[in-house]
Amino acid sequence: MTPRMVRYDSRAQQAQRLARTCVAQLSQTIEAKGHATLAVPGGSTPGPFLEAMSREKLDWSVVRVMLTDERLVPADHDRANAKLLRETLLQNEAAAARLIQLNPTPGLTPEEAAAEVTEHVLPVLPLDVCVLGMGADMHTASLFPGGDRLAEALAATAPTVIPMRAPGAAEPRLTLTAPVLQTATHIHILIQGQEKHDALDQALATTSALEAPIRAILAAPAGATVHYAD
Ligand SMILES: O=C(O)[C@H](O)[C@@H](O)[C@H](O)[C@H](O)COP(=O)(O)O
Repeated sequence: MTPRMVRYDSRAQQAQRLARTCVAQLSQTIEAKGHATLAVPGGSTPGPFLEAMSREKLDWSVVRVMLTDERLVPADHDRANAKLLRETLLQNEAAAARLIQLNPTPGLTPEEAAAEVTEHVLPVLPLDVCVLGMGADMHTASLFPGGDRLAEALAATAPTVIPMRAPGAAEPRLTLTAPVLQTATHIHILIQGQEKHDALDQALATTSALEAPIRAILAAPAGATVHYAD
C-alpha cells in the first residue's frame, strides 16, 4: 500500500507541477474518450494548485469538474468549496469547464441533497483525475473518522454520494464515497506540512480505514501518488 511520493522544494513548485501532471492526464483522457472528469478538493490547501490549473491550456470545454465533497452551506458562503472553485479553478483557460454541482437546492435535508446531487454526478463517472486533500486526522474528502455514515461510505456497496456528519466537521457534508474515489484512473493526494506527513505515516501504520479513512484511497487499485511540500 506504500504510495508513490513526490516531494517538492516549495509549495509553489508543488502547485505548478501537480497542475501540469493533472492537465497532461486530462489531455490523454480527452484524446482517448473525447471528454474527461476531474474531481478536486476544497479546504485551505488546494487554492494555488487550482489557480495554476486554471492557467493551463486544455480543451476545458469537454472537462467536467466536480468537488470531492462539499459543506452544506449556501453556494456563496465563505465556507463553500464551490466558492473556492469559482475563485481559483473556474477562471482563465479553465472558465470553459463544466461544473458538476455538489450544491443542492436550498432547504433539502442532507439525505435529500445527496439524492439530488447523485443525479448530477452519475452521468459523468468514472472519475479520470481525482485530487484529494487530507486532514491531520487522516480524513479525506468528507470521509471523517467518527463520521455518522463512514462505514457505509467506505463499503463496496456505498452509494455514489452520501451525507456525512462528524465531530471533525463544522457542518453536515456531502461527499463522494470510497468506491467512486478509488476507481479514479489517476489519484493524487495533495498535502503540505510535517503534521500531515506524520498523519500519512500514521495512516500507513494503521490497519483500519475507519480509523484512517485515507487508507481507502491508498488501497485504490490504480494506486495513489502523494504530492508533498513542507
Ligand atoms: O471540504 C474540505 O475541507 C475538503 O474537501 C477536505 O477533504 C480537505 O481536503 C481536508 O479537510 C484538508 O483540508 P485543508 O487543505 O484545509 O487542510
